[in-house]
Amino acid sequence: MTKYRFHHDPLHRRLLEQAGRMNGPDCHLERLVAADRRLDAFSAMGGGVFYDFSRQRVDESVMDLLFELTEAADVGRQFAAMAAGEKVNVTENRAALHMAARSFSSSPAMVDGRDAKAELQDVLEQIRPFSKAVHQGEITGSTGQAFSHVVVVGIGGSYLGTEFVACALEAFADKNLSLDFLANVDIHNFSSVWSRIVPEKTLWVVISKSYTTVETMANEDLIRRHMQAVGLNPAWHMVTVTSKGSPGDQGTGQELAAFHMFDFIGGRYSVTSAVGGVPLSLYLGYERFERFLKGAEEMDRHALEAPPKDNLPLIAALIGVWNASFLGYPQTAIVPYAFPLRKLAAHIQQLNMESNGKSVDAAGNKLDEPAGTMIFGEPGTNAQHSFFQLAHQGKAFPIDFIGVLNPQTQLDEGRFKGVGHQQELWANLLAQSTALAMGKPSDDPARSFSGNRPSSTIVVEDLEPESVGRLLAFYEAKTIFEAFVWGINPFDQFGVELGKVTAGKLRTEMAARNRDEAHDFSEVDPINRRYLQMLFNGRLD
Ligand SMILES: O=P(O)(O)OC[C@H]1O[C@H](O)[C@H](O)[C@@H](O)[C@@H]1O
Repeated sequence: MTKYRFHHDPLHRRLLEQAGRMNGPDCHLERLVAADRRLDAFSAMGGGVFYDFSRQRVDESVMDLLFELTEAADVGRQFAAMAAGEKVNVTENRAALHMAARSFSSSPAMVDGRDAKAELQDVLEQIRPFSKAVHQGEITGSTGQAFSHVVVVGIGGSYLGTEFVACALEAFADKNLSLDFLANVDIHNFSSVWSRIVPEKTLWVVISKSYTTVETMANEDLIRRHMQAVGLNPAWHMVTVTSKGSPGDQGTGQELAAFHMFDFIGGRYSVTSAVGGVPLSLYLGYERFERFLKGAEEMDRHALEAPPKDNLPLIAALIGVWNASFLGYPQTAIVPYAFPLRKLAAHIQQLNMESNGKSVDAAGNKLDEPAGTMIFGEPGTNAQHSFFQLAHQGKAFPIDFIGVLNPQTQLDEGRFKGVGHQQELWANLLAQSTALAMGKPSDDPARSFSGNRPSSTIVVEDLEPESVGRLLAFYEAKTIFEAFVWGINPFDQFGVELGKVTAGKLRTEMAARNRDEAHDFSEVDPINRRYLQMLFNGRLD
């Protein structure tokens, strides 16, 4: 491990000085974007994606220092070490080999004397025939009827990535299978799903790396009860995806099939493993899932091989760190001008915030200021009619705009005001990034726009499975590069534990009351005692 410490590196101070300079009127974005060849100098193409950071509040001097920072932090070597199977997740002594899940090269990825790639490949070889057999009606539920509904039962990293990809590629779902998600322990989630499915024709895909996550285990239990209550054998309607050695490993004999995930892939990086592989192959067909993997592999290769100044996810990460730690923007929005990408922000929210929301570096030193960025987002143009007032005139935040050149659908777009829908969408995308950067003065303060509000524009040619894979891998690599610049470990998530332990104590109290009506919560702190009383009484008073 290097001795690098983000806040203590001399480059940190120099970058803070640059941030002070960039806050001056000479460096307003209106001026920066007027420079000759601004777009050429502040954009890059690679891995099948175009990345434009010409409307970010950077100039050559800032970028030069940021690239120097990547050298000080040894970012390239760390990324290569990760790809080679080194245990970069130092707090848990684990490798981070999500890229091996979509690597089609013949080279092995060794970890603890095992070839991770071969193990991942074996699982793909299992998914391919399984999904085909379901499509062909060879594998059926307990009454012999073909499956028509698939429900993913999982939460966090065992859910969000799959939901993002399934939405993005919904237009390709031609296997006569609907896809639903049961993530929340909230009974409304179950009742909503249960009301949409036909139990005899439903396949539940229970996904949990640990196979201990309470929400998922509680939902699995509920599914078994409800299936039995309608006279069905749940074992014929369930498959599992879990890690080797988990309590659900090898199944319990209570499911149709069991697929493995591995401790060398973190949950939020797992959509290209069996976590996404099983449900997406059922929903879209294995071949499309593989095309999605190939797109991700293309971006991985770019992230690994492109020199820093051409490396899209690395540049995006530097911009992310610059905005968060030097210009002081605590949040960023992801606004895809593409309805199919409507769940991208929700996925990247977990991917990035769970990875980089840290207060100590990888060596355990406390950071002078916590790392990470708050992420939110909605598709455009919808976002324009919700939070863009604040984007233009309230507290500023950087935005990732995402544009798609060719829509998935060939439907007649008509002509409204002389343009088709796709052109109208693009007019808005370009208008927003322009208006945010340029602003507009007015004598009326209420109608004045200060401008100087930064954004990037990310463009893909289409929304074929490969492009969705490229986008996913772009954000994964960006997240990891950011972490390496901050010097933190993006692969652990101890921050989610305290809430779980606290919930466990309250659960114990509730269970005690369920057993004994006289249990009075006297051991619980007064605030929570009051809430528990309200809950058990079902009344506010
Ligand atoms: O896949 P599981 O073990 O059920 O975990 C599901 C999720 O819950 C955890 O609390 C973590 O916050 C997530 O990173 C994880 O993806």
